[in-house]
Amino acid sequence: MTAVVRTREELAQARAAAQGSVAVVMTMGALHEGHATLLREARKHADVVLATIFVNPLQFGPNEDLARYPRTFDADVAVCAAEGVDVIFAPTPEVMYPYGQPQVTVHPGPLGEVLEGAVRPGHFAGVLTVVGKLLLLTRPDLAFFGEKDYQQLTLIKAMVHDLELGVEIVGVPTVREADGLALSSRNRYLSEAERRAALALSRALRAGAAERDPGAVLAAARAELTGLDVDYLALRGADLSEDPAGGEARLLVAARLGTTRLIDNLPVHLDGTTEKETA
Ligand SMILES: Nc1ncnc2c1ncn2[C@@H]1O[C@H](COP(=O)(O)OP(=O)(O)OP(=O)(O)O)[C@@H](O)[C@H]1O
Ligand SMILES: CC(C)(CO)[C@@H](O)C(=O)[O-]
Ligand code: BAL
Repeated sequence: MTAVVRTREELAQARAAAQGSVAVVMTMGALHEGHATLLREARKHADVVLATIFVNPLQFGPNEDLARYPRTFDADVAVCAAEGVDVIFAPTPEVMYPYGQPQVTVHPGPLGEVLEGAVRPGHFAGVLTVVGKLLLLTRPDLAFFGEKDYQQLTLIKAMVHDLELGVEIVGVPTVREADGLALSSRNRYLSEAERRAALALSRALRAGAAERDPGAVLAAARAELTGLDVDYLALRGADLSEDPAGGEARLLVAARLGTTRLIDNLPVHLDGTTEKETA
């Protein structure tokens, strides 16, 4: 039986009743198989699974898609129920931000200013602030996040480490459609032609990941992106450090298909070194 709670008081009651280990999966709703996979992982690793559904205004820029972001609450509850979620916390913006725009937010540091952060100024302060608040409100032992938002996952790990928040952050590999497209709530914005064009992102990452030398990785990936409106294609360390040493690195891409912006990334195994970033 999945309970839906909307206020801090209801959440506090549900949290107090939780026995054993607690895992949280934070989402903005419009749930798909990527979210279901996170919920399934959480279910495997904890006695009590809590999901949060909240479209966080603080992480959207003034010209972004906050108003049109898909809201499919009843279907989301059904997904959570099917995955054995115990409690859904679905607050309103007024519950999360009772005093309006918060005066104090979490500063993501230099990693918050590059890649996604360069294109979406203030985005990661908004993400870390709401994730920090939700961690404090839910007090989980474990929290699950997708590798699809790799920079977000890396920054959340850094926040938990630097602020000693005492929760284990677990990354879950990206779930894809059979043709390679990373599942994303924003995929539903795509026209048929845009969806076909969007396949270039995962194709580029696979082409890059087949190489071992940084220059070759980027060249192979870039060749697949011809004609696309690319925000960035970047090769970084697995921790998103600027200098990928030999060994595991990350290849990340973001591009626009019409009015929709998609991101994706894959691990890459390098023989060599040197950071690369191209627009
Ligand atoms: N394809 C996926 N595979 C694994 N995890 C995913 C996938 N898509 C989203 N997630 C994870 O689900 C959590 C909630 O993400 P969110 O609700 O923003 O969904 P989303 O599909 O990423 O939406 P958006 O289109 O807004 O980026 C995040 O930890 C995110 O990384
Ligand atoms: C982590 C998160 C739920 C915070 O709003 C959001 O950024 C997301 O859905 O990835
Ligand atoms: N999936 C990360 C949330 C966002 O794009 O705002």
